[in-house]
Amino acid sequence: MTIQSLANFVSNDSMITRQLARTGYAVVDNYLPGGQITTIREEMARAWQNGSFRNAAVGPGIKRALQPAIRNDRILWLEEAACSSAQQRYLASLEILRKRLNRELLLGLFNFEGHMAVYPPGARYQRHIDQFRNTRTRRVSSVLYLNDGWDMDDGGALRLYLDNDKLQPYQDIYPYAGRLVTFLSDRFYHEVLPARRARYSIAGWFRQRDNTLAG
Ligand SMILES: O=C(O)CCC(=O)C(=O)O
Ligand SMILES: [Fe+2]
Repeated sequence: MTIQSLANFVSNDSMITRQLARTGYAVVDNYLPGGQITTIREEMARAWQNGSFRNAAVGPGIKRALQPAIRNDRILWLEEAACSSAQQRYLASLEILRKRLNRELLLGLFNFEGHMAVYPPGARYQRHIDQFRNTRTRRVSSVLYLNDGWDMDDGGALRLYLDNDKLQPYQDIYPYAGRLVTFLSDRFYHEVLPARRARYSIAGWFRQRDNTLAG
């Protein structure tokens, strides 16, 4: 890591922390160096061609089901042992962020789960909230985008609804390469609008310990 990328990295994390504290969500660009983004995207494209991606399901536990009308992206879960070095470096960056969020915002984040996602042209994920109602372990959602040369005309924005379940106001966040979005998982309804190009991302969740079992 160069001094410059280290400096970027530190200031990105402090920006994320401040924005999360102030508004509950944060958008930062250049979260990772361009080369690392390109490497991960190429790895995803190869995994896609190998048929490693699966249809994404909706809901927790035994209620989990394929509901292509709600979401029709295709995903591949990140398993630390199977990750490339570029992917592991991303997970290492998130680990530093996780510790900072715990230290400064006392969020009690315990671990991270995430998957790569490809939204083929026309695919979408309808309005939803990431924290499941019965297991409240997902605390902070994150999405890293990997799309070079994305244009607003390509569509595919993440539409974040800013006032609970109201349809206004909202903010449209475009999936530009290197952009990282984070938001409190229990606060923000959001959806992924259809795009006219394939849309690459890594979505993940910082989790707190599951205390629902304690009754
Ligand atoms: O890709 C995005 O912008 C958001 C994805 C999402 O909402 C999810 O996977 O839960
Ligand atoms: Fe989501």
